[in-house]
Amino acid sequence: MRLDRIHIQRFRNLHAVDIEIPEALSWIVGPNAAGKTALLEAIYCLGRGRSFRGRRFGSLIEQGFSSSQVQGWVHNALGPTRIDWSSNADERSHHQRAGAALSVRLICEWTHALVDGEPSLRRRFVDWNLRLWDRSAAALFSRYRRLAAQRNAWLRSGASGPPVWDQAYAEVLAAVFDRRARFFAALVEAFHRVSTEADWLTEIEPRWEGLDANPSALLARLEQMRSADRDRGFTYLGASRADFSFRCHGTPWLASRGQAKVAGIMLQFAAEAVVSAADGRSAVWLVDDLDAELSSEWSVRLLALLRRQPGQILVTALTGKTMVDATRSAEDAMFHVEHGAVERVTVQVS
Ligand SMILES: Nc1ncnc2c1ncn2[C@@H]1O[C@H](COP(=O)(O)OP(=O)(O)OP(=O)(O)O)[C@@H](O)[C@H]1O
Repeated sequence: MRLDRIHIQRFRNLHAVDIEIPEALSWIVGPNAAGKTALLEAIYCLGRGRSFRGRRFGSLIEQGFSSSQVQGWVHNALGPTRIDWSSNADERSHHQRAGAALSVRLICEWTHALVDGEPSLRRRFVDWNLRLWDRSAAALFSRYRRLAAQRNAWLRSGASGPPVWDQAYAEVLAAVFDRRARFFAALVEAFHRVSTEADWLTEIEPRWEGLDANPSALLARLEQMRSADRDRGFTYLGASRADFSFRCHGTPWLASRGQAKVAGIMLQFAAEAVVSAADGRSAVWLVDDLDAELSSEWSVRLLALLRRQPGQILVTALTGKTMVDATRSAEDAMFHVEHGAVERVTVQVS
C-alpha cells in the first residue's frame, strides 16, 4: 500500500498543499510553527478519521474558515483509490470514506506513554491493533458494548428479577479477554524478534495483566459483585480491567523517559509486524520530532530501524538538526515547510 499524493485545504495553517509522497523516506523540515506536525496530522486524519492531538490544540480548521478538507490518493491491492476527510465548523462531521484503506502509525512526543502512561492508552493500542489483526474483533467489541449497556440499564433500574444478562455478558467478556490475550502473545513474540534484531532492550519483557478468560469464573464474580454493581449503577468487571506492563529480569521495569520512548517505538514495530503479516498491508509511518528526549546516538539508531520498515516514512525535523545531515541518504526526499507552505527541495548528499 502506498500514499501517492495528498491534497490539503484549510487544515490548521496549511491553507493549500498538494504534494506527491515519495516511496521511501521523506524529511519534513522547517522552523518552529511551520506546519510540519500539521502535515502529519492531516495524513493521520486520512487514516484514522481523527487527529492525534487533543482538544487543547484547538480546531483543525484554519482560523477564519468554516471547513477543512484532506484528500489522499492511495494505491493498494485493489488499485488506486481516493480517501476523503473533511471537517465542518461544528467539528462533529468528521468523516472518512473507504478509511480502512490507509494504515498509519504514529511516533511522536507521547510515544513513551505506551510504557509509562495511563492504562487506557495501552488498552487502546492493543484494541486498535487487535481489530486490524482480526477483523472479526470489531463485531465482538460492539456486542460487548451492547451487553454492557443492557446490564448497566438493568442495574440502574434496581436489578430486580432474574439476572438475564449475566451469562451472555460473562461469555462476551471472556471472549474479549481471550482475543486480547491471544493478540498480546503474538505481539510479545514480535517484540522479542524486534529487540533481538536491534540488539536493544532484549532484557525487557512485556507482560499482560488481564483477568482469566473463563466465562464460569467471570459469571461467579459477577454474582458476587451484583449488589455492589447495583449500588454503583454499572458493572465493575468490564473490558477496562486489563493492562500490560514491562518487566526487566522479572521485576517492574523503571524506564527513563527516553527508554520508555524507545520501548514504545519497538512496540509499534512489533504491532506493525503482527498486523501486516495478517492483512498484508504496510503502514505509512508518521514520525514527529524523533529526537525529542533522545540522544543523537539513540535517534540515529532508531532511524536505522525505521528504515527497515517496508512502508513509507515521513519524519519531521527542525531546520538545522544534525540528525538530518547525519542520517540522510541519497534516496530520501526532502520537503521544506514554512508558514504553512510545503515545497519539495533537492539537496545534495555529500
Ligand atoms: N486552526 C488553526 N488555524 C490556523 N493556524 C493554526 C491552527 N491550529 C494551529 N495553527 C498554527 O499552525 C502552526 C503550525 O503548527 P505545527 O504544530 O504544525 O508546527 P510545527 O512545524 O510542527 O512546529 P514545531 O516544530 O514547533 O513543533 C502553528 O503556528 C499553530 O499556531
